Amino acid sequence: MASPGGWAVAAGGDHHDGAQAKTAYRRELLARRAARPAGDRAAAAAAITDALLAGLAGARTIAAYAPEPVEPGAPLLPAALDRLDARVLLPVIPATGRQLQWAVATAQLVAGRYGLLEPVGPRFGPSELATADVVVVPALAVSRAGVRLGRGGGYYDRALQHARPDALLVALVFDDELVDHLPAEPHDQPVSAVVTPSTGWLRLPAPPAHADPRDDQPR
Ligand SMILES: Nc1nc2c(c(=O)[nH]1)N(C=O)[C@@H](CNc1ccc(C(=O)N[C@@H](CCC(=O)O)C(=O)O)cc1)CN2
Ligand SMILES: Nc1ncnc2c1ncn2[C@@H]1O[C@H](COP(=O)(O)OP(=O)(O)OP(=O)(O)O)[C@@H](O)[C@H]1O
Repeated sequence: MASPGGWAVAAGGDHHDGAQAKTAYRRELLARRAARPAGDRAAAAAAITDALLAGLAGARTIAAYAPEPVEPGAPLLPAALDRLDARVLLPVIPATGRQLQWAVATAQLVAGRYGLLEPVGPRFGPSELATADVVVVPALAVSRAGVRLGRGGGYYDRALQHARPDALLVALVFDDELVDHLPAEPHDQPVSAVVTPSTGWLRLPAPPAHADPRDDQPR
């Protein structure tokens, strides 16, 4: 397997050479996202939101995020989640510190820190994430073992410590962002599933085992 960030690939899994390899690979992935043609993004958004929603029927509380224009699922994801009969939480970046707060999704979203869109209603603390059956997690890439590479703020690694052990953690990525290996650090919180435009849902063998609310539903 090619080594996308240029690090040495250990046989059979993710490796623990940490922060430096992550930084280089993030830059590469962000550049690739920026260069993706608008038509590809739109097609991917339709495929990802269709697949995601089909697997979310029955979830009562879903924590998600408002994707930026270059992120997979943009710009359809917030409106698609709004069509579900579920309570949808979106992250709010605090003025200080790296603990995400949460607010119920509203039709109107306003630009918060880093220009990311946030709901306008009351804010809840980090532990509100424990009300979520499903957490849709942003990722720049995900490995087949469930290791997730984020934007590097450490926001989601901290936030996911508040998720219920049985919550389904699902990342949305473009097809070429589901990779065989990613640099991992001990604090990284694995995801239990990934949705890509071409394959739809893929369960990943992420420890600890997360229950899947779709297990009793036809796929
Ligand atoms: N749409 C969306 N919302 C999201 C995330 C995401 O990935 N996508 N996040 C996923 O975690 C959180 C925000 N994470 C972020 C991580 C790094 C930077 C960032 O641009 N950092 C700058 C400057 C750092 C600083 O000023 O301290 C940088 O790295 O250059 C922004 C947001 C919460 N909301
Ligand atoms: N649970 C944690 N407690 C304290 N520090 C943490 C925790 N998780 C991550 N960090 C720190 O946050 C920084 C960014 O971590 P990392 O590179 O894993 O972020 P990421 O997963 O890519 O970002 P994000 O979660 O915002 O998408 C690192 O310096 C890391 O040491």
